[in-house]
Amino acid sequence: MDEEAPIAVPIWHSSSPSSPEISSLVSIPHPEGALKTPDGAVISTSEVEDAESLFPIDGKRSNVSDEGREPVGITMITGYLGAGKTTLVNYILKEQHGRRIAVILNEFGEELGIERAMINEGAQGSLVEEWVDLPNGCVCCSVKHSFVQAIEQLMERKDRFDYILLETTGLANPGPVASVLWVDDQLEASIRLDSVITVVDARNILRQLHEPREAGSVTEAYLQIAYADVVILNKMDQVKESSGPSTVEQIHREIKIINGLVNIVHTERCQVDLGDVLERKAYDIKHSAHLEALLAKPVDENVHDSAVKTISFKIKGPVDLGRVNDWLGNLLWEPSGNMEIYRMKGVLDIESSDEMHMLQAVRELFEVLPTREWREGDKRLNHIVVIGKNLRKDEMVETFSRCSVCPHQGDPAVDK
Ligand SMILES: Nc1nc2c(ncn2[C@@H]2O[C@H](COP(=O)(O)OP(=O)(O)OP(=O)(O)O)[C@@H](O)[C@H]2O)c(=O)[nH]1
Repeated sequence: MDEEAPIAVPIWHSSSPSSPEISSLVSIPHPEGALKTPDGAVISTSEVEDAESLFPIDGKRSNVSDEGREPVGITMITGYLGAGKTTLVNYILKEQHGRRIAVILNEFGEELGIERAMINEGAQGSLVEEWVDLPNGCVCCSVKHSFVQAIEQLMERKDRFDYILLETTGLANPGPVASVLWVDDQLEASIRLDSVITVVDARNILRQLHEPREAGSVTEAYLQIAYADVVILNKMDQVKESSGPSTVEQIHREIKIINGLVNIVHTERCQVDLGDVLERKAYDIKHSAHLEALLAKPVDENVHDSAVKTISFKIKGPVDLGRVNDWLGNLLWEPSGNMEIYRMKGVLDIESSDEMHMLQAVRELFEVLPTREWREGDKRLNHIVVIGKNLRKDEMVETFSRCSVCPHQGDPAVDK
């Protein structure tokens, strides 16, 4: 990958007419809390200035400060080559969503002309083209710094849009980019990661998942599903024609084994309900109902041959917050053996707190924050879902149990 040669990445603004949706955007104050980094530093919301030096992310992140304005939501669109990412972007831009949307495309040089033409064609004349220069390469590996710069440049014109779509190249691993964007949210910068949307080609996904791979490695298809909040199962017309319901069931099953928390939406030509892709608030700590609904779904763990999968466990009894933080640090920064954790979500019963706590982790970053008061009738327990590779559930349950303040209640997996 050539990091030197610059390419121009088009940014598009869709100027849709105003609608009540714009004025109904709600400003959500950042809750008190902290974000932990792999070097053990804890960043509170008051330490924004120091944050840049704390993050060991390739290509320094930059703090895109904002003058008290609500952070702009960013939906990250990923997916295998040809799955339908551009089709989805075009569809969103054309719909009457009532938002002005800026689009960042990250593609390799020779494909750029094609991307431009396609977007122009579908935009009904409401798009304005602007350019941000990025070094040639994929945002997930070589140009993260430039990617953040592109966001900064974009934010200089933030009065011209309300929302950002980031379409990543078909080869991208969404994890590193998602963590950069998520961190910005935690620092009350001017953007917040809303959700990761993965477009999947229904006709080809099983073959992509079963492609031979080097021992111990995982393909992009797995990673893109593992990090997704929503999977758009696109090209359903082609599946209906060629295979039938059992194929669709198998696709669902395989996606859910990889990512037991993901919502799957069926589409033809990516014609989604916009609520499925915009303003999902998948990383919003105050959006606890959404998380609780996700956690209520059973996870299929009866599979042993999937390199990437989801596991889930529940443990009763309050746990000590400090010990939980240490547990997370050990798990994410020094995982034992060949374990790799991509995403974690959960609710926690923290000792001496009347509030349910929510756990979120993206790669090596995590946060545990209060979300709402426990209510009468709630099952107070710790429920954790982990998405990753070579996961060792028994070990996780055993080590988490040591966070319990009451050893008998925290016995391993009272309720798995
Ligand atoms: N039959 C069918 N074709 C589709 C559907 N959605 C998209 N396509 C076509 O699939 C092709 C690839 O779609 P794109 O939107 O360019 O896919 P992409 O993921 O952006 O592709 P890359 O940028 O190359 O990774 C185009 O020819 C689309 O018209 C669908 O639901 N059904």
